[in-house]
Amino acid sequence: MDLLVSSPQGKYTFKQVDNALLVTHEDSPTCTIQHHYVLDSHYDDEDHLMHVSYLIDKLDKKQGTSLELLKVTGTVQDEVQAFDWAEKLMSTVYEGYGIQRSRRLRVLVNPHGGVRKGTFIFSRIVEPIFRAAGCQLHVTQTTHNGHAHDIAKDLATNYDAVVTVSGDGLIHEVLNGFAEHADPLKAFSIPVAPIPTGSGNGLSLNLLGAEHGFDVTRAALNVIKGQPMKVDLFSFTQDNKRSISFMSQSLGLMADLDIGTEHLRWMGDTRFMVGLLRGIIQFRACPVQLSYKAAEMDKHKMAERVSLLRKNKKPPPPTSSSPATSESDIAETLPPLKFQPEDNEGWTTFDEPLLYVYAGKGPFVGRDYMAFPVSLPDDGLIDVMAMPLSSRKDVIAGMTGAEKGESFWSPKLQYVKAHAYRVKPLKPKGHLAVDGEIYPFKEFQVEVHQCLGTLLSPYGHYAVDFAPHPPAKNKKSKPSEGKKKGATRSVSTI
Ligand SMILES: Nc1ncnc2c1ncn2[C@@H]1O[C@H](COP(=O)(O)OP(=O)(O)OP(=O)(O)O)[C@@H](O)[C@H]1O
Repeated sequence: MDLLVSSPQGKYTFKQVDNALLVTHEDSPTCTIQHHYVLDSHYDDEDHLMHVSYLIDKLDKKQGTSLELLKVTGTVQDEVQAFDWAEKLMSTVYEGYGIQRSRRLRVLVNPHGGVRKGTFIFSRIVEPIFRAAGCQLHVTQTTHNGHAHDIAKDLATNYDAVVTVSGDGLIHEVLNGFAEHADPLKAFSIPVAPIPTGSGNGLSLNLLGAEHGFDVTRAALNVIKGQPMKVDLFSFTQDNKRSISFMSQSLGLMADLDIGTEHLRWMGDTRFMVGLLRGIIQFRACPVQLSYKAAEMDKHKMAERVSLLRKNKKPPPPTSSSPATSESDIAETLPPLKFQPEDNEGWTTFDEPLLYVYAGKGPFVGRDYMAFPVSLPDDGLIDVMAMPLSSRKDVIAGMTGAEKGESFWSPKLQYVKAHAYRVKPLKPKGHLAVDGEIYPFKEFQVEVHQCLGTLLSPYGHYAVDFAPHPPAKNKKSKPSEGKKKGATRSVSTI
């Protein structure tokens, strides 16, 4: 059934076909809009006009966006037919894919994040897309550090998503607010979705991929059409205080390049590259002892498993994105900690002097660095890497191909999938960053809570492309062989 709309811009014919909406303007060739990109169609009884909104591919290099919002508004001949036509399209593009329309969004905009364009980007690019899709918005500009935490702590649980217009710092705050919520499990079931306006935007890169990870139009579409995806979260315990971490903990060079470059925010994510170069020049030891409860230490097995899973992984079955909100639900508490600081059975201690320790979840930690290419969202494990203090040449060689995850294969790099790990500083001074935020350089322990968190994802898995074999240059030195040799030299089991 075709629908003819007469708008001030000319006549449009809309046709619904199997997986798309065909749009023909009287002066232009037919354009195919896949269902995923259709945001809204409705006939408005009050203005007696038909409204159709969708996103089309259009590169805007200045804004770094690849989609443009198009809205067609005009008159139709048969109002009843238009109403039915619009409803059919909406139920196909939303309910047909298990997606709730008109999502209720709690939006937190950090005007201070990244190069401080969050407010502008939200009002000019993102908000019009949300409004076109009929989303219900409750927007707050964060005014200070901790503001997002306080909002999340007392959040009503009937939102379909919390949207952070920011970098990873605000997401860290939201998840820690959820941990202090009166009903933490219900709070953690509200999906979090980032609009990337920070400097690093690691989570957005992992959800949308390297090409689109900094594209706020793709991120806005994910908020509207993404499916809830369960992810593991970490408990980070220090001084008997427990915090939530969702992305990474870094020490030594990897923390210096984040914390030590705060004053270079104006550079965007280039600041991390400057930090890396400075760290390699300084080449300072990271004075810590690292211990972990390993689940897998063979890099080849990790890579094979992740490649198999990513090949076979289908998008999640359609589920409602609405969290359960029954009044009679009993508030449940956070999962208890499984590992105590004094637990030693089955733990391994890494004895060699280190340049850095980097642990986390989600392949990308920055646009140019896929640090954890074999990370899976819900395997119940944390990927931990330790770089021994070898030579600058080794470290530089190990960083080649970092944007494609090739540094994973560096024979010097120790890479472990662990249930938990702990770090003890051997000297009083050093840097520790948790999800990019500064934490005291003191002893801590991290363990994993499988599937505690919820995100929105277009794919139902991380959007990464990682070859499951070492690049040709590394093939000669099989990491598993290197690891065995290194194991007798540098690792002792308690
Ligand atoms: N109005 C504000 N003024 C100052 N700081 C703020 C304000 N609102 C939030 N913040 C703080 O800004 C910090 C950084 O936020 P955010 O993660 O958005 O940006 P970023 O650090 O540039 O990004 P990334 O973490 O991806 O590098 C957070 O710790 C947050 O608490």
